[in-house]
Amino acid sequence: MTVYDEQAAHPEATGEFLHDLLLDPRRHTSHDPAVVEPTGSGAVTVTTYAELRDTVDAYARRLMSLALEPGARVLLEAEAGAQSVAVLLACSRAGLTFVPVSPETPQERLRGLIDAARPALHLQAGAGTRTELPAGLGTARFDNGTLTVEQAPHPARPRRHTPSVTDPAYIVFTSGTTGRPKGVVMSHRSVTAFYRGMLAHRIAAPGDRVASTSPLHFDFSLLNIGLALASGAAVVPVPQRLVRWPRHFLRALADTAATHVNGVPSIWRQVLRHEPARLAALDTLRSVLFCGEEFPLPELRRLRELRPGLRIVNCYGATESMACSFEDVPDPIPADLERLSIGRAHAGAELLLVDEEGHVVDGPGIPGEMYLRSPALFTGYWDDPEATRAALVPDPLCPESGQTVLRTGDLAVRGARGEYYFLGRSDSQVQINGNRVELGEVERRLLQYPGATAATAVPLPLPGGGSRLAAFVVLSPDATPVRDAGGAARQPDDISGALREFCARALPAYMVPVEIRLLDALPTTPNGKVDRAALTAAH
Ligand SMILES: Nc1ncnc2c1ncn2[C@@H]1O[C@H](COS(=O)(=O)NC(=O)C[C@H](N)c2ccccc2)[C@@H](O)[C@H]1O
Repeated sequence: MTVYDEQAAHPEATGEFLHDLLLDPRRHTSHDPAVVEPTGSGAVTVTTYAELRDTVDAYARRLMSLALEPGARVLLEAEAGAQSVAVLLACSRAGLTFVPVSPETPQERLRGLIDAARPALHLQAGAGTRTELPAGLGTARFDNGTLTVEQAPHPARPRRHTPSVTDPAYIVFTSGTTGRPKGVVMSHRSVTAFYRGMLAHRIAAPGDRVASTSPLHFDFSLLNIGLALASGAAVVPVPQRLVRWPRHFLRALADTAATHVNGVPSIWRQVLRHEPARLAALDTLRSVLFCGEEFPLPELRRLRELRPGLRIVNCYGATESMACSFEDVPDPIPADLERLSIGRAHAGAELLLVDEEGHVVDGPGIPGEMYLRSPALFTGYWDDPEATRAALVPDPLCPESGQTVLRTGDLAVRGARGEYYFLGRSDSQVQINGNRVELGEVERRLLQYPGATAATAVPLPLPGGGSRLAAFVVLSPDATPVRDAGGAARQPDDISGALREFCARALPAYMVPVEIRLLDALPTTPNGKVDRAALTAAH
């Protein structure tokens, strides 16, 4: 009797690696565009799937020639583009773990990441400007399928020989609340499980062009690359220098005929404020997906008003599982809608609510902390077992099983149909004069003020201890100037007073910000989220 040869019969029997899924020939047509890059001056650079595969092969062969052991880290310092997408897929093919970092990373922070991740190799584009890398670290540059080694990496005595889908595909370092950056380790198995859960929502299809507006070191860009390539569509990486300027951003979307634009809510703020007409004229745009933080409802309504029929997907989740849920924003957005739903976990995963005593909450209307059961959970925080234990906790439904679930740190409540509503981070509940304040509730009230388009509330320390509440509000430029009884236009500090009165009519006194500043824009973090720390510090 011949022995069943698993490997011959099912070559993917070793499991599915990141590159297997994203370059699966059954999912795309070879001469279709895989990556479409805007140059900013009207021209675009198209890389077909066949060209992408060839480039991946070339980089993978070169990486394998370096004889690094499976699981060795490669620091990939690059903007998202056809070449960096090919490099990260080549790392997957070569059994290496890529660690995406931004070219804008300050030197000291980069040194910290290098000390933490102990990479075998630092890779940057041919035109990369990084210098002063530590001695002993292998360095190379990539360009057009060619990898040029400058400093050869130490040949390691391999301790592992067989790449496994449980190996880390990538490590994304996020700003840790404790100040020490946390390395989120994602295995091939988890990433591909997540992508499969996401694909069930049919967000993109062959022929689509998915614009990605996040930097490569933010896993939103990895979501977009996977969404586009596993759907047989093209990914349109928009460089940060174009995203930041509304006119250039819209020009890039028009030049590349983008059908989908994925990004954090803040990418739309200046577009809605300064270039509404050009946005309305962007007739290839059919779908927007956002994540990372709540999208202020006045801006979301404005976006839909300018692009009637636009599909808008609210994607919720944390880097520790790449994401978690995909929920279409209703069309039209009901006038009395208070908050968007984040839906329920993607196919194959499940959200649980746990109360402060650690009991699983059953039934709608009872707030709790979201715990995520999912095949897409991260392996752990790099070199930080304590933080890992705090995030990957025993399954509250069956602690005996040894299964762990992700404790998200996010509060939510379930609706009548089993859909979830995000209530804020559990650490964004602050005490003001001894009273618990959910910052999101103050922000939602401020956004109901006529003309308010964005609002952030932050606790500020009081000299004698404790906190006071401050808020920062962006008003639309055409907001009807608030007039006093005599009809005279009110001055900014009057508007702040009017905003405080407006809050006092609906919120208990301790939830009314003692100071309200009007801003033209809100500061953002490198990932594009509102930078609360900057607002607190600037006060
Ligand atoms: N749609 C939301 N509404 C409201 N609050 C949210 C939302 N998406 C996250 N968040 C918040 O952001 C936190 C996660 O922050 S994070 O770890 O930096 N990751 C991200 O922000 C992006 C995340 N990896 C991701 C990547 C790609 C698609 C979706 C999500 C969540 O715990 C939530 O507090």
